[in-house]
Amino acid sequence: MSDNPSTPTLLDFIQRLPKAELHLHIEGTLEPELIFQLAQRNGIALPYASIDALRAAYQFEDLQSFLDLYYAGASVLITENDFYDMTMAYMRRAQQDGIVHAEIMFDPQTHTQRGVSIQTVFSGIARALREMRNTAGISSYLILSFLRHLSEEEAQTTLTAALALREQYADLWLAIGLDSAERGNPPEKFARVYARCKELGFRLTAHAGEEGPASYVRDALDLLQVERVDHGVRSEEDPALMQRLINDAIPLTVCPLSNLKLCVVDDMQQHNLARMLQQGALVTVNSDDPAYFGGYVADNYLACAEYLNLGRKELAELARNSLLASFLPANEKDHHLELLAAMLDQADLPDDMQ
Ligand code: HPA
Ligand SMILES: [Zn+2]
Repeated sequence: MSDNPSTPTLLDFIQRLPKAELHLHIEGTLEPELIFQLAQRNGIALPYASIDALRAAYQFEDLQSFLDLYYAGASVLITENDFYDMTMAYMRRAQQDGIVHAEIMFDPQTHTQRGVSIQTVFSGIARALREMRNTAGISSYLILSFLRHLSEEEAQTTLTAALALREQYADLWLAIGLDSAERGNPPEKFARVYARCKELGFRLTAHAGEEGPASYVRDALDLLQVERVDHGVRSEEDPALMQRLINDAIPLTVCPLSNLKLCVVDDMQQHNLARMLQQGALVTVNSDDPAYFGGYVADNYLACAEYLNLGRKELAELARNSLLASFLPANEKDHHLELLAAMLDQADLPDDMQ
């Protein structure tokens, strides 16, 4: 990418677009350097000789081959400070990319299963998010995500434990998600958990249609009552479903570099993001697990520009979609949308903005 002389300018334009990141697993932001640092701090032996050796292992053939390394990487997180350091590193990086608001998924079960308390997890992540809100003006929400390869009962137990902390983290924790191995773990497995969460007033999202079929997207909408779908790229396989997503303006939080790394698409040119955008779907661009997939949010926008021929107009539309698809209240959305419009007014717009 650095061979292209226009890249710095386009990257600068992308980074200056006020935008939200809506699909980001905080455990997926642990860079190999930080994994090694935390392992050393906590006296944990890693099965890799060096940072480079760990990074070299990031060659995935599907979602499960990634998840195995992702859970192993997360095992270095022990103390409140570890969760704080990880979250601060991500937020500083997001600031560089022009993120004005982040909706961040975290997987408590990944940690409670190892004996780390749910309070430690919440506390470290929240301390960093509040600090960045106060010092950098970047807002954020937390999406507590259940691991779908575990049982419904384990999700219910996790929810009950988290609810004891709800008041303490009411400024951040307002949504529920569902992640991990999709195939064989359909939405219906968590219908009762989601019904309970809806009753409790949480905003709802779930991964669907990443590796799983389009029917999982439909079931996430009908059985889980989600407002937003994480990934959802396989929705196109069912034209009636696609039309419903467009008509009802249901956001898809798409992660192009993730899809490439996990072989959901064979190459970037074949990604359906641009096609869905042109059809009128409310698609957004996000980084998923940036430390593992080779790029943060601006890298994902840049890949779309480069391989899907998106111009500045479309990139701005994606940024606008990210604000519209966020769980922010209307007045805060409007504020960011006005700043986006002002930035576009001032930008030295090339022909493709006409
Ligand atoms: O891309 C993903 N899909 C499912 N589960 C995940 N957990 C972290 N990243 C992912
Ligand atoms: Zn994800």
